[in-house]
This record gives sequence, structure tokens and C-alpha cells, in this order.
Amino acid sequence: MSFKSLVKLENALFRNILSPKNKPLIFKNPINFEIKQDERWAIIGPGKTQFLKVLSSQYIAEHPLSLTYPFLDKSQWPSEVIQFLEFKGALPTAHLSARYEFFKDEFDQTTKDFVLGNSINNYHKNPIDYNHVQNIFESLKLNGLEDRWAMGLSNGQTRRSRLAKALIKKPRLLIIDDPFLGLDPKATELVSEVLKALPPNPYVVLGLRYQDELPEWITHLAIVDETGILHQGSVDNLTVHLESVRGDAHHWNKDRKSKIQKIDNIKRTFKTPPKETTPLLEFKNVSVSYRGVPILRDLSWKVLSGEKWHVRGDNGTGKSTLLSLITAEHPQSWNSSILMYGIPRRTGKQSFFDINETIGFSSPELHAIFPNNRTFYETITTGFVVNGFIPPLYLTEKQKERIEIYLKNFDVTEETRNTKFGRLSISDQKLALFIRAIIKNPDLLILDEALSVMEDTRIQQCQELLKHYPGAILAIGHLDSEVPTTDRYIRLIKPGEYEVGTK
Ligand SMILES: Nc1ncnc2c1ncn2[C@@H]1O[C@H](COP(=O)(O)OP(=O)(O)OP(=O)(O)O)[C@@H](O)[C@H]1O
Repeated sequence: MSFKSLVKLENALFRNILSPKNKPLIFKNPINFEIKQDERWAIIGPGKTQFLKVLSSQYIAEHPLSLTYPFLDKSQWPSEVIQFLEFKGALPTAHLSARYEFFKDEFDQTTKDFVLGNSINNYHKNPIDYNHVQNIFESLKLNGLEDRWAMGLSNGQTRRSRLAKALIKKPRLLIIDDPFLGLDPKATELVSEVLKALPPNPYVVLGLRYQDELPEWITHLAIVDETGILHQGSVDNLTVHLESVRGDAHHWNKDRKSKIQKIDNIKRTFKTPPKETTPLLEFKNVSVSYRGVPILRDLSWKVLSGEKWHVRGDNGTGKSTLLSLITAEHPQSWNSSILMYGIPRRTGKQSFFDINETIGFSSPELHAIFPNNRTFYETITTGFVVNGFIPPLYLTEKQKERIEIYLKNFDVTEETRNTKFGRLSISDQKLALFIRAIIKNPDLLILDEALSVMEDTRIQQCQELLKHYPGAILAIGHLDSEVPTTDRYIRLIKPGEYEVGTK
């Protein structure tokens, strides 16, 4: 049986659609690459996202015929039949607390509406195949969530819904960057099995981080950096190269080490909070339910000043809900069984602003709603304002100096510093939100998937910085490689069941 190629690149060079002619090439080395129909590829390395965008026809090829999709009919336009899916956490809501409110009226989208999306509007052109939809909901274990408010879905549930939404459009080729980020181990296995069974409808290409475990069904790899493809071929032939990339021998790792060491310079901006004997935070038998369905029940927990906690639990067990109670984003936060500095939460006693004065946070919900028109620099300045989305009119010399120390030691270029949030790479968006969270030296730093999807070097820079952070940290993240070093954990199991321990 002869196989047609899915995609073929011959001496191909690319430029950004939006940038002028003189802007640099996406990869400086010409690309020669081919995927056959019976091969299952994963793309790995610091250039993976750009490479996946090249494959999904998002850049302009210098010579139009240097990028072709031989398996497509002449009538099929690549941009219409190739889906590129990248990691986005929560769905954007009107404001942060909206996610934890109740499904309100008929204008609020259900999960089913979200997944079907434009397919409903295009119904006359492309009637919806409800059997197909049913199968997708079943295979991704979304049954039971169809009629739920889409904004209320947990991050893991949202991620599976986004995958369902992409599949319902019946693409011919599905290109997914970081398909397993934010998923717990069971959901990872489930999504991997679903992706394995998809080809030929659609074919699938994955972008993975070099430390990720390769799904056993991946047959071929390309290792890509900023210059182009370093190695490509069958998994068996590439194991040696993959080991060298993972180990210390590789040039990225040497470069990375010096960048990580540089981060130590930021430590001098930290201030040590006074050692208190009263817990910074205390939950006394706290319960939360949505329309009678319990999420947290009788949860008791103490966090002392400077402690570093990992908040664990499978998708949907209530981790984000727990953290939203602390930041008073959650409507059920005004509860006298939640105490900060020994003071019970009561309306009238403390305001949202008092509570957040000493808290810094970054989360997928914040990422989803952060205004696209603030520059990287302005994004950081909003960290000095409680619930800040608008840059403050005035910054003290000390505040300006502190921002400069961060920018310099994180090697943020002049161009990035002035780029608007919406135009930054997802990794730089996350970095801006991370610096925004820490810039005022909060007593409590909440990092909900704050480092996920950053480039590897960025993750390690943040981890290095956080090792020295004197304030308390609460971190959520399914992979140890993307959370800061912590020495304690709380694991949510199910309502009324949780575990607290030291690592
Ligand atoms: N407004 C709401 N209405 C109904 N259910 C909700 C609402 N908000 C959250 N939930 C549900 O509460 C559960 C807990 O959600 P939460 O986001 O806290 O989970 P999580 O542990 O952070 O999950 P993940 O690991 O996927 O991020 C989920 O099943 C979610 O769908």
C-alpha cells in the first residue's frame, strides 16, 4: 500500500504574516521534513511551538511550494481543515469571580454550546453529526457536563472540552501543543488513548516538552530549536539524541544554567515577613457546594508564614475553588470559618481589598481575562494595585527599580517589554503574570498553574527564584517539573476526604 505524505517541507523558510519583509526568519535554517500517513510524530525542543505553527500553515513560506499537504484534495484549503490547538487554561469570563458564581440565565453558555460553537451557526452548510458528537463526548468523558455552565468547568475539564470542540469540526489534521498539560494522570491516559485512536480522521501531530514521557504510540520525533530541526527520525533512532538533549551535555542546558544563576540577583529585592505564631491562613471545617453538589466538605487546614505548599488532587476535585476562597473571588468566601492572620472573614470587617493587599497570585482564570492591550511592563506594574488591571498613574522610584531588576535578570528584551500582552507568546504572558504576582513581595503567593506552559528555562528561572522566597507559597500544578519546590502538600481526594502531609 502506498502512502501519501501529510505534509512536506522542502528547503522551506518562513516569516511571520504580520511582520515586515526585513523581520527575521522563523527558523534561520531551511527546513526539510516530511510526515507520511502511517507515521505518528511528536515535535520536541525549544522551537516546538513555532514548528507546529509552521506545520499548521500559520506563517508565510518564502516559496509557496516549499510547504505542501499532498494528502489534501485540491479543493481543501489547509487553514480550513488543519486545526492547531494550544494550551489555554480557563475560558474568559466577565470578571475573575464570575467563574465561581452560579449558572445564571439562558445567555450563559453550556458546555455543549461551547463545544458545538460555530458548528451550530454553520448548520446549513455543515449539518451537525450528532452521533459523532455523542461519541466524542463519551470518549472524552464529558457526559454529565453537557448542560453545565462552561465557565464553571475546572481547567482539566475545559481542556478536554477544547479538544472535543476541535474534533467536532472534523479536521483532517489536528496539531496539538502540550496536549497533556494541566491533566491529572488518569485524564492524561484517557486523552492519549483518544488521540491514538483518531487517525486517519484526523491525523495527529503532538508538541511535547523534552522531559515529557513519550506516548507509546508515537513512532517519529523531530527535535527542534530556534535555528531549525536538529534531529529527526524514528523514535528508536532518536533515543540517543533525546537523552543528550535531556542531559547536561546539550548547549541549551549550558546556556540555561547561566540564565538560572543570574536569577539569584533578584533575591535582594525580597523582604522577610515577621515570624508570626498565628497562622497566616486557617480553614475551620469549610464546606462548598454548587446547587447542592458538594465540592469541599469539612476542610480544616493551617498555613503558617513562609510555608511552601503544593495543592494536589485530580481534575475537578476543588483546588481552584479552594484558592478562590482565599482570594475572596468565591461568593462563599465571606465565611467566618476562614481566617487570615487569625481574623475571621466577615463582611463589614474586611474588604476584598484588605484581604488581597498581602496576596499575590497568578491563575489560568486571570490569564484568560487579562487585558490584551497592556504592555509586558504595564502588566507588571498592575501588580502594585490590588485587583489591578489598569497600570497605576504613579510608581515610586523603589518600585521602578524593583521592576528593572526583574526585567534585567530575566533577560526580558526591550522589544518584549513594550509588546502588548495579546501579542506576547504564551510563555511571556505567563512570565509577565508571574512577575506581576510577586512584585509587591506578598506574604502569600498563590501560583495556580502559574508556570505551566512557560518555556523550560523560564520555569527553571522561576523555580530558582521561589526557592529563596521568604513569603508563603501555595502552588497548583499536576507535574512536579512545573511547580516550585514545596515541602508540604494538601491533596484533595473527594468532598470530605483530603490528606495533609510533608514531602
Ligand atoms: N460555578 C460553578 N457551577 C457548578 N460547578 C462548578 C462551578 N465552578 C466549579 N464547579 C465544579 O466544581 C468542581 C471543582 O472545580 P475546580 O476548578 O475547583 O477543580 P480543580 O481541582 O481546580 O480542577 P483542575 O485540576 O481541572 O483545574 C468541578 O467539577 C467544577 O466543574
